[in-house]
Amino acid sequence: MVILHEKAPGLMNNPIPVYTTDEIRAIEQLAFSMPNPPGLMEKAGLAAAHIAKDNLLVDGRNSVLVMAGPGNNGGDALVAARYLHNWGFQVTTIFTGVAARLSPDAKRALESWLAAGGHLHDEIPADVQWHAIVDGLFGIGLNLAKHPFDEKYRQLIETINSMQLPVLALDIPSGLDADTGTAPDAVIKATITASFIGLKPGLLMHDGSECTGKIIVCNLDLDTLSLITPRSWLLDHNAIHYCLPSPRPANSHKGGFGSVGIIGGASGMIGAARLAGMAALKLGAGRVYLGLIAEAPLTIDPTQPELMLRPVDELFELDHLTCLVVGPGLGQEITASLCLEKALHTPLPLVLDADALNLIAAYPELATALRSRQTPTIMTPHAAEAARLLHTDPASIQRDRFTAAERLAKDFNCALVLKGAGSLCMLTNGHRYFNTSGNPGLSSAGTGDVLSGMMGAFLAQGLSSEQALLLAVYLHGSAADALLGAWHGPIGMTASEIIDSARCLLNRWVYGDEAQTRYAHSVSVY
Ligand SMILES: NC(=O)C1=CN([C@@H]2O[C@H](COP(=O)(O)OP(=O)(O)OC[C@H]3O[C@@H](n4cnc5c(N)ncnc54)[C@H](O)[C@@H]3O)[C@@H](O)[C@H]2O)[C@@H](O)CC1
Ligand SMILES: [K+]
Repeated sequence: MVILHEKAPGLMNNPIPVYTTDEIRAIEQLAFSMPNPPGLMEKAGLAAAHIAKDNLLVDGRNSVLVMAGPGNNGGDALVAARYLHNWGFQVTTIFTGVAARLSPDAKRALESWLAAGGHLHDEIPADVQWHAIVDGLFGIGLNLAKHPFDEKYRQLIETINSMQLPVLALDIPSGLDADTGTAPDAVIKATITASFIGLKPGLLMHDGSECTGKIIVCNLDLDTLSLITPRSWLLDHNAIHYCLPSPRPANSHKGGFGSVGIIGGASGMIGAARLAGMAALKLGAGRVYLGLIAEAPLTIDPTQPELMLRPVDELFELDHLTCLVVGPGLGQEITASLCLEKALHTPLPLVLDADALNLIAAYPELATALRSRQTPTIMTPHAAEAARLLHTDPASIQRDRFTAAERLAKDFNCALVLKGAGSLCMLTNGHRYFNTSGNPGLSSAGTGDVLSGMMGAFLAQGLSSEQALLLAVYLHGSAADALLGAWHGPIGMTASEIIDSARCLLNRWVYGDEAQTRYAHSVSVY
């Protein structure tokens, strides 16, 4: 969950930016070169002290353990310690750095702490109890690739976690990589993370989703949007406003909402194509055709007769399709790759999922056809599919999801979602969106087919490929969250339920409370 600090100007109702470590450093340099440079460390420490006081040190809880590390994250912690001490809290401060090696700001913070009557400990005292912990060990300067944690830090972090106290992490939970969200070694499990200046990618994906707790953005009174142009954004309700389809005109017909063609459903995998088809139908496509690869396929779907079932060759003869979704249950037989090749050569917008991605990874000529497409394509790989496309292994993709998504978009000339905890959407203009919705209920068979069908529905209704991608990803996760909220998951959540939940949410988002009244005929005789 992400919460804005109350001082964030101009961000409410607008997409919230996310900054890489390099971008945060650039903002910091620009701030320092201002005529009256703001005291960022002082502001960060004060904001953190307020957050601790208002959220963790309540109802008579008055003692806090502050962990101050060797860099500026430690400096923030020392400032927070001073404010909390001055406000009357009992503060025990552990400092793991070397005073002589601190930056000027952090040195000032340390001297001010000592001048305020504070003490520094080398280790956590054994016989003292606290109500809360402030984690200022490491922030965005942590470099685990170069220096793995030594035993001292590993043990400190494990001790803090084992104390089972509420933890406020400063900037980022110590042990987490700010850019990749990986935590290869010990990592603080925070209750709240106060993210300074802006959100970092690592808080929103991979291991980050497990260890940040509630995130509070403290912008330190900087109007970051005026300093640099962000390329990354949070995919939340603010971001999808401009993606929603318009309310339907009263005088409408099915031709106005497009026709989706779904190519897949090889023998034994017809269910995948059906799920994609039902998602396309129930998220608003005017017509949905399933082009089934299976020999002697069904001619009608008795439980969803609105779906129009065709042998796959006949699908390509239809002249009124608005878009194609290729992949759900496609398989990797020769017919599948011939159909994919045909689809890649059509001028229709495409969604490529599952085996369509595996075939592209396996056959260079398909990859070449994809790269040279002139109309938009969306890909929906998970880590294993992304690894095949980039000829690497899934662990490497997970280690740096950001770079993997960027490479896929560039290499294949596509917009895409790299699925997983904190799905990452990459647009062809280089902008990235970090999804905030979804839960482990989505880790079940068929949910990917539903996602690609939803994208087809939105393309058919005239959304751009970027809008269709972002809306589908956020809505898909939100639908799962709504099911979880009603105890229909995460255990046992099914893909079909996600479709119905998504339909309900989409109508609420588009119409608010006025869907029923909007189309009611109101006639009276005077
Ligand atoms: N950039 C900014 O604009 C601001 C930064 N601030 C704080 O400063 C932090 C960044 O400060 P720093 O760049 O000093 O970085 P950190 O304080 O995150 O860490 C750097 C220190 O950790 C050590 N270190 C790195 N990897 C290690 C490892 N694996 N094992 C042991 N030691 C390791 C380094 O030698 C260095 O001493 C931010 O996260 C934030 O908390 C705030 O004061 C507000 C403003
Ligand atoms: K920290």
